Amino acid sequence: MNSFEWIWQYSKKFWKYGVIAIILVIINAATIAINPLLTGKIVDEVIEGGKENLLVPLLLIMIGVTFFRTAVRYCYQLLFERIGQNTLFDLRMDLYQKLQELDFDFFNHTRVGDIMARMTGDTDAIRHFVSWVTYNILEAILWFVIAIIAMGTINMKLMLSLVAVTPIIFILTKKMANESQAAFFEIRESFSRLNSMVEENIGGNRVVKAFAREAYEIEKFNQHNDDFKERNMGAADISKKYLPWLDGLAGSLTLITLLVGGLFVMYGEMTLGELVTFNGFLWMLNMPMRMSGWLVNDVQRFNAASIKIRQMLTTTPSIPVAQSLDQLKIEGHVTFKDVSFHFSDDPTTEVLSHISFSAKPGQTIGILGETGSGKTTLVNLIARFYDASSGEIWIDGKRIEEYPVRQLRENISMVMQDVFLFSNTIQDNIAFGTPEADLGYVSQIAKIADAHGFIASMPEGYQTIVGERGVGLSGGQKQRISLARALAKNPSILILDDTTSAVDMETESKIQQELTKLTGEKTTFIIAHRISSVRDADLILMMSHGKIVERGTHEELIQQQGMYFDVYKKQLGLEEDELKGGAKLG
Ligand SMILES: Nc1ncnc2c1ncn2[C@@H]1O[C@H](COP(=O)(O)OP(=O)(O)OP(=O)(O)O)[C@@H](O)[C@H]1O
Repeated sequence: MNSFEWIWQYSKKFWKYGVIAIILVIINAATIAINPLLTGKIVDEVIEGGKENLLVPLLLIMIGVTFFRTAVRYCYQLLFERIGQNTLFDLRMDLYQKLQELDFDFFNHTRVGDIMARMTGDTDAIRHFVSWVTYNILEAILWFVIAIIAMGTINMKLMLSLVAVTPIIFILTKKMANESQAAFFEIRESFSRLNSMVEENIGGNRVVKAFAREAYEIEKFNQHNDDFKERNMGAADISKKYLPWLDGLAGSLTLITLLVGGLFVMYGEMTLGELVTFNGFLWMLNMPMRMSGWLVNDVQRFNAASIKIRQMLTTTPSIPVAQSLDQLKIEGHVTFKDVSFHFSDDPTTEVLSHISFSAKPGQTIGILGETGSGKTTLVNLIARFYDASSGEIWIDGKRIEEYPVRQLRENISMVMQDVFLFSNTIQDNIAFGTPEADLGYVSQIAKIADAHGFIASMPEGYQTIVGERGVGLSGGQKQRISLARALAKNPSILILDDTTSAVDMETESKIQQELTKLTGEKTTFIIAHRISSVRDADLILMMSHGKIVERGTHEELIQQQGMYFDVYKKQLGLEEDELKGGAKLG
């Protein structure tokens, strides 16, 4: 499918507006011939024929025709704009829906700036094409055809001498289109890089300031800015090469008309009035020739934008998000059977290696291990953010792949390591997964997450609007709101990824006490670096380099005197001999 067929799929819904608009374009084009004809009549009959009484009526008709044509043009411009805006509306909707469908894999490999470029600049190029370029092409073709017919009727030989230059124009526009195609792709890519750079700079503005790297960032921006300018200049150079020729050829028509037409008048081949009328049609031939270069550029810009948008729309997520309206309640049995995992872009590095364990509803599984050992990746597999490369994951006696992804995730709540809050009220942030929750429920949950105290002390309480990503809150406050958000959903499987790392030990212990009241029937996974966060877990998995190297309860692991015991020792700040008989102390 080419770009035109593709956009037609979106615009054809509005075909009724399209038909009216095209009829209006035709009416407008058809009436275009009236004024030049009347001008010729004025010359022949009023000036040369002496019928002065005809002058005023003819001028009035010409003014009336001008008004009429302006009104008609205004109407079809509005209609084309409406088609363009409606097309854009549907397209943006499809893009946004696609964004919701795409998985971690896509976002790992696509820059935010690139996505933003598609959602804004590219969609606008599409709107410009539908709303403006289409009717300009239509007008150009109609004017050209009408001009040829009208001029041919007045004097065939003179018309043919003008039309002789059109094959050259056709060849030039075709060459220009071919050359500019690549240039517009490059502009589009450069714009995307510029966008990504700015987006990253804004997102990381605090880091830039903290490291006083403003000058470096400006330099980096300059390079991207310069690249974008150069690529635009490249496209402009192509235009500069062809547009003067196209303009020159269009201008040559006037010369040919005056020269050949003048001779024809002198030799009685045509009247002066006919020559004036003929000359009046000349701009209708000129204009499409002059416009052709610009229209070619617009079409190429549209083509580049449409290819980028279609690439995104046709991306299929590796984990399909099948829609299912059925409610599903998972109990929370989780079993990993010899699961290994590697990221798609690095098949040689096993991030998880032969993981096997089982968890029952009501149990808490603690996951500990050095940084980068695969803890987050392991829990990401439970929510099916990625699929295991080998082995099987079973939930409630069914393979995880058998559940529709959204249904599965409705039963899982995750507090992610990198807390993200929406720029919305605290109440709405907590109730993100449960929009029906009222303030009473939200505050009850916030109490469990030890967030109620600081929220209530804010002047606007639960109605306080937090900034983008939770700006205005401390790290620990954000973590507690994010914990409340996860708890509000009342999931069967609760995953806490380093959830209390930014709160003090006392707050952590308070949260843990409250949590035990709530997690009765849930399967809870707690990823932590502190022993205190997992010591009461039913099963603790100690991870290293993607493998489970130790497993058991706190007491069992202390007895083993292995890696877990070492961490315990360090965190307690005790000497080894003091810890002899660690199980007793544990
Ligand atoms: N999107 C990704 N693409 C490629 N490799 C990744 C990706 N995300 C993580 N990794 C790698 O996978 C390994 C495990 O990462 P993971 O986030 O699971 O570790 P972790 O144990 O949770 O670490 P931490 O305690 O620091 O949060 C790391 O070596 C990391 O570099």
